[in-house]
Amino acid sequence: MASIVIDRIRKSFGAFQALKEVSLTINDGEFVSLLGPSGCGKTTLLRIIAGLETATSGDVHIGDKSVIGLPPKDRGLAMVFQNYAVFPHMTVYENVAFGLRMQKAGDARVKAQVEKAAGLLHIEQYLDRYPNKLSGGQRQRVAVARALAVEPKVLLMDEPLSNLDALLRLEMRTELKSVLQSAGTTTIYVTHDQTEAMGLSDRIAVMHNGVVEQVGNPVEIYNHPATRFVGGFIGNPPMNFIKVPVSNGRVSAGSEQLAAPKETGNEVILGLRGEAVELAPLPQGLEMKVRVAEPMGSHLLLTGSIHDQPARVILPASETVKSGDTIGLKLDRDRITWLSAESGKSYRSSQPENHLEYPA
Ligand SMILES: Nc1ncnc2c1ncn2[C@@H]1O[C@H](COP(=O)(O)OP(=O)(O)OP(=O)(O)O)[C@@H](O)[C@H]1O
Repeated sequence: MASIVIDRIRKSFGAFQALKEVSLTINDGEFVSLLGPSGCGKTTLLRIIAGLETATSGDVHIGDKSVIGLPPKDRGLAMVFQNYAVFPHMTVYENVAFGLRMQKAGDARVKAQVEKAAGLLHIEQYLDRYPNKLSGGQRQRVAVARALAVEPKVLLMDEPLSNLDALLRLEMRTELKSVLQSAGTTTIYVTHDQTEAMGLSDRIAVMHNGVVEQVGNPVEIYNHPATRFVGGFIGNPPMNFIKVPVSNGRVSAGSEQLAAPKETGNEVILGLRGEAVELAPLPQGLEMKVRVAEPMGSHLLLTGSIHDQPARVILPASETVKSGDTIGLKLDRDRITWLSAESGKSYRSSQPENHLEYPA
């Protein structure tokens, strides 16, 4: 069993609190991304799990035991970091074998494991080469193969694809997902790239200023962000946030009336995904002034304003809206996120703060 329980972890650097109280459970075999902007604490949390950094308080369990106080090598995990250090003076074979040799594995086991990992990462044909004869993507594969060769219970990865160009990155992302799915490794993956997190993860923990703002599967997080920060960070274009007046518990969207959540005051924020709208003839629908219309081939991207607030929506490529037009937008009611005008938190979010569950 290689679940990971992060229990109320705090980390301060002097007076600065890098992690405020982070709790998160990663189930056995699950792929969880820590996603957030630079400086939110992702790497610090990963380093605490790895044993490379000491928490100010809190506990980390891997499997059924606390690993606080254990050195990294005794935690049963493997790591792949951004600067995927492959050893230049060793062949690919010896690079992949490195962790096994450290464990004093016998030659037969080393050979079997190296061949298996090399097969998974499609680097069998390079085993005799030195890393300087490999491309960046191939070296990246060697680093991942080296981590997988020891069959770790837990794999920690920190921006492992960030040194690759865009196309290679996309290719490696798909490979990585397929390899880790078949190996059944519990994985924690640090990234600030939302597309990468969405594509790879079973669940994503969105971090901001040293706290986890939401944990959920990619679709939940995309459709039901718990906070304004999460809705703005995930999605391209980001979610639109339009502050609108509430009157008698209702919000007008042109001739349509929408029932607002009961808890709202005189104002509420409508969180609208750019594609969760349809073109409607005025005066029906919410009025949008289109400043720029960009035909993207697959869709039409419109940038402008709704209620004098910036907005970006996506319509089918076949629509013929032009820059300067004023249009009506019919909203998909099931896809509206209602957020508090004061706190920026979603009303329908059932996510308790510091959500914590221990595996049975
Ligand atoms: N050793 C340290 N001493 C002082 N401050 C630190 C130290 N390590 C990290 N920090 C601070 O803690 C905060 C979180 O850093 P961390 O590296 O975890 O962020 P991150 O989310 O991984 O960002 P990035 O994507 O840029 O790596 C940052 O403000 C950083 O400056």
